[in-house]
Amino acid sequence: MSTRAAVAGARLVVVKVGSSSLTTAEGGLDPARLDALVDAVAARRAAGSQVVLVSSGAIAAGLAPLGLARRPRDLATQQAAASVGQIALGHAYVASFWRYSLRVGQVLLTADDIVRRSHYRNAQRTLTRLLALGAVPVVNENDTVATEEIRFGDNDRLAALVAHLIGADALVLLSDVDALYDGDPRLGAARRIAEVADESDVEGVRAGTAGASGLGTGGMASKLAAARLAAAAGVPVLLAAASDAPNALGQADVGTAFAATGRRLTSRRFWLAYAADATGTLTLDDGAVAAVVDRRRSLLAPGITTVKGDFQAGDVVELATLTGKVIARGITNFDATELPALIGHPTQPHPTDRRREVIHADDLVPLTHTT
Ligand SMILES: Nc1ncnc2c1ncn2[C@@H]1O[C@H](COP(=O)(O)OP(=O)(O)O)[C@@H](O)[C@H]1O
Ligand SMILES: N[C@@H](CCC(=O)OP(=O)(O)O)C(=O)O
Repeated sequence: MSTRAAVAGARLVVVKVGSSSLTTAEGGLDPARLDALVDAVAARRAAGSQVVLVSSGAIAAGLAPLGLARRPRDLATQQAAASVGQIALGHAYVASFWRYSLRVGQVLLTADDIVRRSHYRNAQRTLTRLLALGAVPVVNENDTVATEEIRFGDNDRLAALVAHLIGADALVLLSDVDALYDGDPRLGAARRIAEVADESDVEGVRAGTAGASGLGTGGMASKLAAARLAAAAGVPVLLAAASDAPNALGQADVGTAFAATGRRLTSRRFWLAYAADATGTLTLDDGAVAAVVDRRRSLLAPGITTVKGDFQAGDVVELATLTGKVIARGITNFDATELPALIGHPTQPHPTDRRREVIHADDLVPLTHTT
């Protein structure tokens, strides 16, 4: 099945829309564009799919009501704008979906809700139940409490994480640009990339980190990263213009389609690979890298050359090659303070602990296919 057919036929779709597609240049909500998006989502629902909407726009929607001329730089004013804007956004969605007798459920997530496994499962349960009850979940980052250190930063990544979290069959990223180009189309002639089958199709693509509107955050770079993440985890992605939402959510040949490049991971392994916060890094020698990545073995202490970070048994750590490339993540069975005495050369006499797995194969996810 083609990627476009997979997206068009997806039973459960996550649709992400950016700030610039919902707001006016003056910094308020644009009801006409919001209604047009809701029309397209409702049509997809009517065609038999379930939809989770990941909507940006809280900060942008709060600017005009607070008399702010542009997106503030400081966190406290961004949080205040989001606080005012999120209510306006939620209210607008409730009214707009009501035209189709559809109920809306607001879900505001912090990075912590994804990083901690218990919170992750909780978010999973709530979203699944909302869908079972026939509501349209509208997800955003909980900007009023997110601080610079812990925030997702951009909703593209949040959407990719949510897509896997709820077991979506497709992710649709709607933006103010109609596709991925080989360079920023604002800067001159650029070629549309219609299909991304693998990394070779995006080699040499220059993806900017800031959008034209000054309202969004990540630019095309964050969309590309999110599309790669979702595709690597088995979720096909379509990137298209929000103004073309009916076609993007329908059958038309628009935008850029990213084929799933990896297999769908179990929820636990996905969390371990992409969502959990790593608190340390173990550097491995070449033999250990081959063992854990190619032969999918457990990691033993003799293959570790250095230990960085302050972690406890049960924490998530990154595994890196001697050149510093992160090639896997896993849950360690040892505290950081225990390891230095155990790591090192395999020919030395072993205390029992040296043969105990530092990370069991079941708790270890190689990342080579995503880089
Ligand atoms: N290679 C590229 N292909 C397409 N658009 C690009 C590229 N590089 C940079 N861009 C810019 O990225 C912008 C989209 O990012 P952004 O405004 O942050 O979106 P959103 O608000 O929808 O999240 C477009 O307006 C486009 O000008
Ligand atoms: N959570 C923020 C969204 C961050 C953001 O700007 O995202 P995007 O417009 O998708 O680049 C908000 O609602 O304003």
